[in-house]
Amino acid sequence: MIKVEHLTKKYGQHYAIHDISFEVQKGEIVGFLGPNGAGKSTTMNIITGYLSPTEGTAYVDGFDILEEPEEVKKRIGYLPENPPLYMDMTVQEYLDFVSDIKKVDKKEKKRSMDKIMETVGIAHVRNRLIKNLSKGYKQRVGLAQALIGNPPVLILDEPTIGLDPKQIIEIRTVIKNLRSEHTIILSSHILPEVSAVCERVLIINKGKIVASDTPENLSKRLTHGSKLQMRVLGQKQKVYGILEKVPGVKYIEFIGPKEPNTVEVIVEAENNLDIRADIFYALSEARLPILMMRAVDLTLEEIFLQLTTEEKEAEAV
Ligand SMILES: Nc1ncnc2c1ncn2[C@@H]1O[C@H](COP(=O)(O)OP(=O)(O)OP(=O)(O)O)[C@@H](O)[C@H]1O
Repeated sequence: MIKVEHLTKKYGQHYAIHDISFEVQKGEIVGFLGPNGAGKSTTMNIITGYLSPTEGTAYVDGFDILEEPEEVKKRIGYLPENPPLYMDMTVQEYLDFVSDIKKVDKKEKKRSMDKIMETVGIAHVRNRLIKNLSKGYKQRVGLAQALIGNPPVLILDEPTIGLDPKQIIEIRTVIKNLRSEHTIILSSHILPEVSAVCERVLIINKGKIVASDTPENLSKRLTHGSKLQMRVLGQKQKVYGILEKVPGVKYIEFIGPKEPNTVEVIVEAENNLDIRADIFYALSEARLPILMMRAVDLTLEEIFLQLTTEEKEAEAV
């Protein structure tokens, strides 16, 4: 549904994005994750036709963004970081206005607006002035304007930025409900955001894609028993003394006992080493029985750090 080919955007000598390529299949919900300044907004602005690339192009539903920008715009609902709302209009007036701009069929207009207001949960505030709504509700109105015209593709730039935790959960639920009918790209620099909503994550750093996978696979790819949680029958000092001698162990943290006479410990290995067997032999030789050992999945924060550091190390070589 979306195909991005070798997109580059240069400002002077500075690359905002550099040779980015990726595809998003119909019905997919993909998270675009990266720190501030990574190039997320630039990429989205190019796909939506608000910015022209220095090199490369993109296709939306088979239409080239450079050759047929109007066809592309028809197929995309865009929620920019700061949605263009008219504060002195009521919700209904505003959506009516956007429907006219997007040339929604007059006969269809009321029915489609009602459906959209229902979907994003703003039907009960339809007659309120936008300026009097909370930030969370303003964001829903922004989402509603993106949905007008029923575009098959939705591009949402930081949709939950500035919202409180309750509003974040509500907007996420709304977005999840949209995915059956739309292909969605959602950008965020908040890592739990994409793992909560998206099936696949594209990680972008300094204008380049550094990873593309499901949140689960990214986590698996980088663990391999390199971060473990264990429960060991024995005393803290003894366990520590054994673990610190196991080759490859770089970090040991006791997290408080969960059972009497045991210690609960997190152990991390350097360079993704699998240290499970060595730990097993070392502790059993010292007659310190392991009652439980499990791999701890990396959080997306840790994955992101690893991927971006790996890239730095590769650059340094
Ligand atoms: N108009 C511009 N002129 C010069 N440099 C720019 C311009 N717009 C963006 N950049 C630079 O391009 C890079 C990518 O910016 P972009 O806004 O795409 O990042 P982002 O990932 O969306 O970050 P944020 O979450 O902060 O918006 C940054 O280094 C930024 O400073």
